[in-house]
Amino acid sequence: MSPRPQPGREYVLTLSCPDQAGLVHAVSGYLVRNSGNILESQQFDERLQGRFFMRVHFDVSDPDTDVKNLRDRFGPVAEAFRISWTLRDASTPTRTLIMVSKFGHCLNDLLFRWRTGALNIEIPAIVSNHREFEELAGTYGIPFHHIPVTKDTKADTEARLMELVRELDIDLVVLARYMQILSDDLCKQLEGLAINIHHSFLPSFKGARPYQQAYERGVKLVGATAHYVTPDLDEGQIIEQDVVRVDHSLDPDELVTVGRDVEAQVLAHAVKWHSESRVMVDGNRTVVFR
Ligand SMILES: Nc1nc2c(c(=O)[nH]1)N[C@@H](CN(C=O)c1ccc(C(=O)N[C@@H](CCC(=O)O)C(=O)O)cc1)CN2
Repeated sequence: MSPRPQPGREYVLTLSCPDQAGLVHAVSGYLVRNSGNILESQQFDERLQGRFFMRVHFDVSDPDTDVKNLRDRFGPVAEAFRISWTLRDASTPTRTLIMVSKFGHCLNDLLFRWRTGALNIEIPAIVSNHREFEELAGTYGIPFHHIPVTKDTKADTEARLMELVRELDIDLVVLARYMQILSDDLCKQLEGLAINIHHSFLPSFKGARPYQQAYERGVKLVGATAHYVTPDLDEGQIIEQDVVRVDHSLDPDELVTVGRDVEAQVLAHAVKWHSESRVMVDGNRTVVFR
């Protein structure tokens, strides 16, 4: 596990723009002018659309350099090359609200990874439409918000969720087996900021009860997919996937059990990479600088 970045000294710049000569030169020149030293740099040239993607993790030696003047000074470079970009302090934890329903294996896994320092996140709240994991939240000292959902109360539920997102300055919402479909409006408000773990290897077996679907199809692999949440159910940009081998001897309940570990690991990878600004959305796809 790489050492935790130093506050106010390490930054991550992500960018995408029309591909053109001179981009790397422009970025490296900007870094040199700002006492920047590259710690990690990755880039991808998406040739079909002619788009360039880059992620640079760097430190600065000038004590007077901070995120504000770094951002101010990148503005002219961005304008010259029509760059969409983000620049953040690499040490700042991602404020993450986790949502769960009745299956808690992914929540439990994220909490342990957070507590052991494997994820650079903070968890100001856990939200659930059930109370199964209120005690678990309490063991970690994390506020638990029970927000029941019915067809008649869905709008109020989502309004309460957005209140929490704003009040707690949430950067990322994680649906850790939260089994309610979010409205189009809520998806638009959380565009690129909500990650769901779907318990199948998408695009196979979208929607509810994917393990039942897998059993009926007689598959020899089951899997999990972490993706951004969009209005189209389980159609969001895929961030990470993995599979595990199964066979004819497993019934649907046993497939559910076998799938838990791969779901938890796939979601943890997606949360880690998103929190480290390693995931960039490219239309219906993602570029992941792992
Ligand atoms: N707008 C979106 N909402 C959600 C997404 C998404 O991609 N877009 N992912 C789901 C998670 N999910 C599968 O991974 C899923 C959740 C819920 C359902 C479903 O049919 N839910 C029923 C109620 C079920 C219940 O009460 O137990 C419903 O909402 O009517 C299917 C798939 C999370 N949300």
